Amino acid sequence: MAPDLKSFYKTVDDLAEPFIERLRDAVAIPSISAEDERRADVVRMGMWLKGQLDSLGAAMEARPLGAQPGKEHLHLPPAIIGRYPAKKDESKRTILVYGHYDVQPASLSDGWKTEPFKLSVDDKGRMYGRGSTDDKGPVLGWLNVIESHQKAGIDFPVNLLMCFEGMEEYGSEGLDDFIIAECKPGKFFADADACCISDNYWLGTEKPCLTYGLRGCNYYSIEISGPGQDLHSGVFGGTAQEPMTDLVRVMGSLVDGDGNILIPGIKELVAPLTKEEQSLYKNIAFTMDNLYESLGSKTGIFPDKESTLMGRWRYPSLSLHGIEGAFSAPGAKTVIPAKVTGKFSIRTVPDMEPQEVDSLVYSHVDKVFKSLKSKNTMHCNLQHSGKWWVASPKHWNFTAAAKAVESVWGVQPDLTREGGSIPVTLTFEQATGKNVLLLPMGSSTDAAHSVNEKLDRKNYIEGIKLLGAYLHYVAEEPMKTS
Ligand SMILES: NCC(=O)N[C@@H](Cc1c[nH]cn1)C(=O)O
Ligand SMILES: [Zn+2]
Ligand SMILES: [Zn+2]
Repeated sequence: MAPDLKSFYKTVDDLAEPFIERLRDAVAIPSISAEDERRADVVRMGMWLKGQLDSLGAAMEARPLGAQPGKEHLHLPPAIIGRYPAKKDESKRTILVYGHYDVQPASLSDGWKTEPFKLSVDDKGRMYGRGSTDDKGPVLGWLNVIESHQKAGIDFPVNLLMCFEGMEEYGSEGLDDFIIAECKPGKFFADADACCISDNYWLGTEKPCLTYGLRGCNYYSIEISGPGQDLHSGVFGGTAQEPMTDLVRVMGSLVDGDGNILIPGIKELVAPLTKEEQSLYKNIAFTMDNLYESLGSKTGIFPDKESTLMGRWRYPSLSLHGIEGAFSAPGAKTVIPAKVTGKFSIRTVPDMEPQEVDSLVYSHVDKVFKSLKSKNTMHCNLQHSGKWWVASPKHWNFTAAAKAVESVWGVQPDLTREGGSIPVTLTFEQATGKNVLLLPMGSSTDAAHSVNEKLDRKNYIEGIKLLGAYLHYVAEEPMKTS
């Protein structure tokens, strides 16, 4: 191992407690992008991040992204961009990293064992808190890499360009145009040689991976309204057509219990499975027990690992998320809701074009609603859309990351795709024209988006070493075109 890395790793270990405190401070800011009333907290989180990087000597900027489309009274949180070292070293390679500082909603009443916005570390080193793994831990990983180099007195191996956004969990609103503009010649991200994103997870709890594919996400709402206001079900039940009854029937027509999408034409958009691709799945270190551990149950759809991985990575899925306006509290309120909005999303894969999916969804939902012959009114809308992404893992960017995994974890990483979506990945690839690598820090049991989200102390601390080692190896990798 290079002497620089040895002393870098030791410094990360020495600074573990302050790094956990930094994560505690970040988790304490409830930067929920989906809740309008939390917008000030999202902005506060972005400015906190900028302040931390300012004090590490990075050249940072908070770039406004304008008003939120459809909610013009709200400003989008700023893109926090910067470079470290503050002045570019022309002799070094330039790596662009991305992460997000917003989080999913969370409240104790959802079933959290601890306060979601208070980092709680248990005796097994599990650090619970909203955003711990998605994506505050990995974002802080980059800051901790900078600080460890400074404290260890090691030369920083690359020019680091940073782009941190505050709307990822809401479809990365406003960011695409910004990235495209800043990748133009002479602009902030123009000289990136490769990109790295740490915002996904290992397949299990033991084996690290490098990720070269993501599913896309088309997110829809179906609004059904009828009565002028909510009604007493004893007085009006049996006399009025009920929006909730219509909505449940429309939503029930979208997918079956085994995850089969029932919208005609969707399956036909999916690229056929080749023999070559099929052979990749059997060598991946993943077991059905890994699935059951992260599910917290044995309720998987498929009996075998290959079908399960394909169901997650290379086939589309349709999930029903919830119904706005419906009665959902404990107790037995006898109400007929006047207007209900169902939410569902489709995870898309090659070769599904988002607009083709939209047309199929709209015509299916229209047809089913018409067949109900209801006097209520229905509107189906796309809320946001992000396209799938598949890249080549045979690139020097991935080779460097594989060396970093071996150096830190002592194993060769699996090459994986991912069922989730990071819509800007494709934007970075297309706008920079450079390779994008996904380099996860957390594991399959982290429960991102769920209750009791956590990041294991080991994954955080070794993950900081991994990000730093990657920068060292990527600096040395000969530049090839593949
Ligand atoms: N860690 C990435 C992530 O969680 N991405 C979200 C992105 C998204 C898509 N639509 C709404 N948010 C995901 O759900 O995959
Ligand atoms: Zn994320
Ligand atoms: Zn997320």
